[in-house]
Amino acid sequence: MFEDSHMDETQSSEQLRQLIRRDIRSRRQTLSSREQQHAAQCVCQRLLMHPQVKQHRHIALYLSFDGELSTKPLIEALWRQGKQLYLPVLHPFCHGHLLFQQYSAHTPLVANRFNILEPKLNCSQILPANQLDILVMPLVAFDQYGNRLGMGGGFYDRTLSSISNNVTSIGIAHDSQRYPNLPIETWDQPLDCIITPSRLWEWTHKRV
Ligand SMILES: Nc1nc2c(c(=O)[nH]1)N(C=O)[C@@H](CNc1ccc(C(=O)N[C@@H](CCC(=O)O)C(=O)O)cc1)CN2
Ligand SMILES: Nc1ncnc2c1ncn2[C@@H]1O[C@H](COP(=O)(O)OP(=O)(O)OP(=O)(O)O)[C@@H](O)[C@H]1O
Repeated sequence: MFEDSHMDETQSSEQLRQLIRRDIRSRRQTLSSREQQHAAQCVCQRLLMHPQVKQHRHIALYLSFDGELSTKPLIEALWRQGKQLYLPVLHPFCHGHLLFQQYSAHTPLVANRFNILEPKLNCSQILPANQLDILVMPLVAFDQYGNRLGMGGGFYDRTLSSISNNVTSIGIAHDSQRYPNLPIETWDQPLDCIITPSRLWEWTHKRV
């Protein structure tokens, strides 16, 4: 009896998370390219003013797809400032894990199995995630507590659970990706900061 109701709860939480993902993914896909560009510029300016970003050099970010907030202006601005940038690469053997590989204007890119561009794997250019200073993350939905719902692969949750407090995790998103009181799971890792075109939120969660 108990097990049945527990199972129902687990299933309905996952179903709700799927519904939220579907709803918010379609919301962000409806933004026009002008709106996308404006949002990307606003978030870029806010992120460049962040003290941790000003101070540190090793920054991971992502290449946008599916209506995600574009990182194009950010990448160009950070390169101009001489920052060392990294992109996620799907781990070739460890299912559900990411590697972070250096990204320069000359890095060859290939489409991964989700059709997202990623650097062609070159082991000499991988940086252990723990040595990143800043991890700028994509997300599908976020809430007022720094909770993040991603695409459903658990990639970034696994990354965050394996790294220490020294890495600052920053989610970037459109304002329309905010969803009040996201249903969270035990493995979800809250973010240190979320930046949208209209504002910045910051929290002090402790990861050990
Ligand atoms: N730009 C970007 N890069 C990223 C992520 C991301 O969210 N955004 N990731 C963040 O983790 C990782 C990739 N994770 C992903 C997980 C699921 C799907 C996806 O499209 N799922 C489909 C099912 C596809 C299939 O199984 O073939 C779906 O949900 O419709 C895409 C990316 C690494 N790189
Ligand atoms: N630290 C972890 N160790 C093992 N499994 C994990 C861990 N974090 C998440 N998972 C598993 O990954 C799966 C997907 O998790 P979840 O739905 O939270 O992904 P997400 O945050 O939406 O995706 P992503 O982080 O890739 O954008 C779940 O089945 C979960 O059990």
